[in-house]
Amino acid sequence: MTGMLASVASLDEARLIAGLGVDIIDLKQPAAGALGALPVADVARIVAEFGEHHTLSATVGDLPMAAEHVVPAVAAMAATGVDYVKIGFFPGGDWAGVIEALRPHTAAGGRLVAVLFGDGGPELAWVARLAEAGFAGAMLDTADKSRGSLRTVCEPGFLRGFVAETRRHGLLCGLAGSLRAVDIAPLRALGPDYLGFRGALCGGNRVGTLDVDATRRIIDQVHAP
Ligand SMILES: O=C[C@H](O)COP(=O)(O)O
Repeated sequence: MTGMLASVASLDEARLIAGLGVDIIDLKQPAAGALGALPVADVARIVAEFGEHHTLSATVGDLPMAAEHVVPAVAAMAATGVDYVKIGFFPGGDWAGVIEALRPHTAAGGRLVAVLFGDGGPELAWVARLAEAGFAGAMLDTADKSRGSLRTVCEPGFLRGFVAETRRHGLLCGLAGSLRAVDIAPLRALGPDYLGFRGALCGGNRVGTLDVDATRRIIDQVHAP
């Protein structure tokens, strides 16, 4: 069954949706970018309140793709006890160096999810490299939120290929990127582990306030038989 990931920007928002049946509560600051990070202290507070009974992920921010930026941010976020740390692989920079520098972290049991950006035209060959380096999952998202949903910026064949490639390498597979209700059925049909949402939970404005009824409607559609 496909699960639902919901991004929240605060402890208050986590409290609002904690009882609704979201599969992954994702901690991020949308106002700070596609994968804007919450302060580590805020994440630690949310983990303390919800970590025992909920699966939590947290982003490390829209960082330059260089080991000296990414590795300390991952270490700090992982130290909060969050289940998954999400790392944006933005176009350009040293992807191979970042992956290599994170190897000790995955070898020590750290669960990392690489977020690739569909609107950046990532090569699917990276999925195998991530799996080989011990990443737990890979996700497709969009960096430019003004360009429409993941289904607008990616060909169906590319999305199918991404899901197949993550499956082939045993990675957790997530799809996100300005997804709306209309995207749920076609993307569910591809068989990802989860679909991720922020904007659709806030009346279309991802930096706005999370709406509980909108969140309920999306959960029901993602989980529909
Ligand atoms: O990880 C999922 C994202 O938070 C999705 O955000 P978005 O729906 O605003 O693109």
